[in-house]
Amino acid sequence: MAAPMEALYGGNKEEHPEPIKAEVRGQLPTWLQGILLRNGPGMHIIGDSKYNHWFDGLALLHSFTFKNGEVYYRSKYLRSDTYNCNVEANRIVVSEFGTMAYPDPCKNIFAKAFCYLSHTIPEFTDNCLINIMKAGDDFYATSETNFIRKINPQTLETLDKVDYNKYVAVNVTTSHPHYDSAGNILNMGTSIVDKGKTKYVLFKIPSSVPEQQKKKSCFKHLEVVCSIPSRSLLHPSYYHSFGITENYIIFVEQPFRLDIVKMATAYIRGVTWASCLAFSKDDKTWFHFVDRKTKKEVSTKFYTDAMVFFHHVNAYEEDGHIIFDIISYTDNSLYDMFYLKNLNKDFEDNTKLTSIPTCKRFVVPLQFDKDAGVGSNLVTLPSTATAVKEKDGIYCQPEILCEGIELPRINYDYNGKKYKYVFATEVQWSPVPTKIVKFNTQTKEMLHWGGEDCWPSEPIFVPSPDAREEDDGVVLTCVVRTDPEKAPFLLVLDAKTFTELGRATVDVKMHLDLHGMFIPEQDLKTETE
Ligand SMILES: CC1=C(/C=C/C(C)=C/C=C/C(C)=C/C=O)C(C)(C)CCC1
Ligand SMILES: [Fe+2]
Repeated sequence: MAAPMEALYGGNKEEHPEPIKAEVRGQLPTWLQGILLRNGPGMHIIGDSKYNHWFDGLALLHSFTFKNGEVYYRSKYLRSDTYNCNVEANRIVVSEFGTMAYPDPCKNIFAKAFCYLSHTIPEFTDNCLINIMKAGDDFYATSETNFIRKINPQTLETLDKVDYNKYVAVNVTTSHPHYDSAGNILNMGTSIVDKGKTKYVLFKIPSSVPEQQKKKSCFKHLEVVCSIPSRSLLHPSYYHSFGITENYIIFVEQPFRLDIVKMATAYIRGVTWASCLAFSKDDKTWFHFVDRKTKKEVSTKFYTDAMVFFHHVNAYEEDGHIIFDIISYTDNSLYDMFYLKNLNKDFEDNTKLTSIPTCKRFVVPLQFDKDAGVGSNLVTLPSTATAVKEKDGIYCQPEILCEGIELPRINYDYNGKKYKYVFATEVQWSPVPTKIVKFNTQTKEMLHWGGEDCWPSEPIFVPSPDAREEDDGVVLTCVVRTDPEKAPFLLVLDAKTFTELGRATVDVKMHLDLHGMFIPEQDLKTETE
């Protein structure tokens, strides 16, 4: 187990911008035409300098293009300002999540202040390494700062740099936006100490703009849906995703928070952004529900115990309740686990998670008997989840759906609706996925796929064109190998049976990535446009 971890997490990966034809084995469905586009960190060493954390690595985009039964692989580093400055200086000159850097050579771009508290904070990075977002006909690489980068999904070229802050006052955002049925984006960001207030801002980016304004970007038409005041001016919650149902937006304010005073002084103290995050295990976690039509927050106070979570799985409404599923932890050990010094040869000892990822279902009654007595459980659905009336609000406790899964995906046609299936990676006491799973939230059945020396990525569900059931389609995952004799491959599973339909093998050193999306052929602009 020693060397393999370094092969997975350490070491710079080479880019392959020219398409490489993969060797296809098995039978890929003929309807599977388009591009699987994924993002993740690929370079952790620049000159003599090294990043401290896996999430700091320079964004390496990669894609599998499915065309008439053939599969082509490409990869290319995002040419962010961060990438260009670092490469030019031949050292790390831009700060990332777990690495603070001092940027003399790139003063022009990265010396701007972001916050009223201090003028010593360098501008945030545009190393968008986490996810891919679709905005209208365009695609963007995203992270959690105010910057996103437009990319060409076919060539993986880097295009415009978009600063959310020009359109909405947010300093950090999520890399997990939602899309409504018309393709409009819903996302959230935090506005830190702006006009004396810190708030969570929900905003909408339209998928299309009026014909006469076609030249203007959809960001110019960004609309603030509503904002939720932070419980604390200087300690807003950190969040990695949020949930939606047909009528509500779900925001969970967890006691895993950013410390703004620490952030404002981080640069002069020489500490990292990561050190400005803290978990208060004795505090509560607050739920916020915003009515998507009236844009008003439900006034009842709902809360649960302290927790740390990153990913919402899905959410829906049933009989006056909001039901939402998340993957949560009892502490913040997950982010600590990804320090590269822990992902080395002593990996087995250093990376035991002290809290196992747990898929929890909260069942929150929105309509309930207002005269119910203190202590009574207001949940009227068949679930072990409870919502107990207390003097100061409603205290919710979840039903445990399962343990040991992360990077959850669903059939997005069921987003916000009652659903059955979660596709995810399986992680036990270490953060490295060894299997992918299909989990039935109703029967609790779990199907697995795994193989020797196979390290699969987040599984993505692609519905078949004639899909009638939730799991009619395929599941795609990139499988990285540590054995240099074995080549990585793109795996295609039948989503119903979770068995292999085929695989496309490419002889490259593939990086472990984070998130991505499948772009059906019809969503790609034709070359002539
Ligand atoms: C640079 C930077 C940030 C970066 C956060 C990152 C890069 C988070 C990655 C999270 C992942 C990959 C989670 C997976 O579950 C913050 C803290 C938002 C704020 C300060 C500046
Ligand atoms: Fe994520």
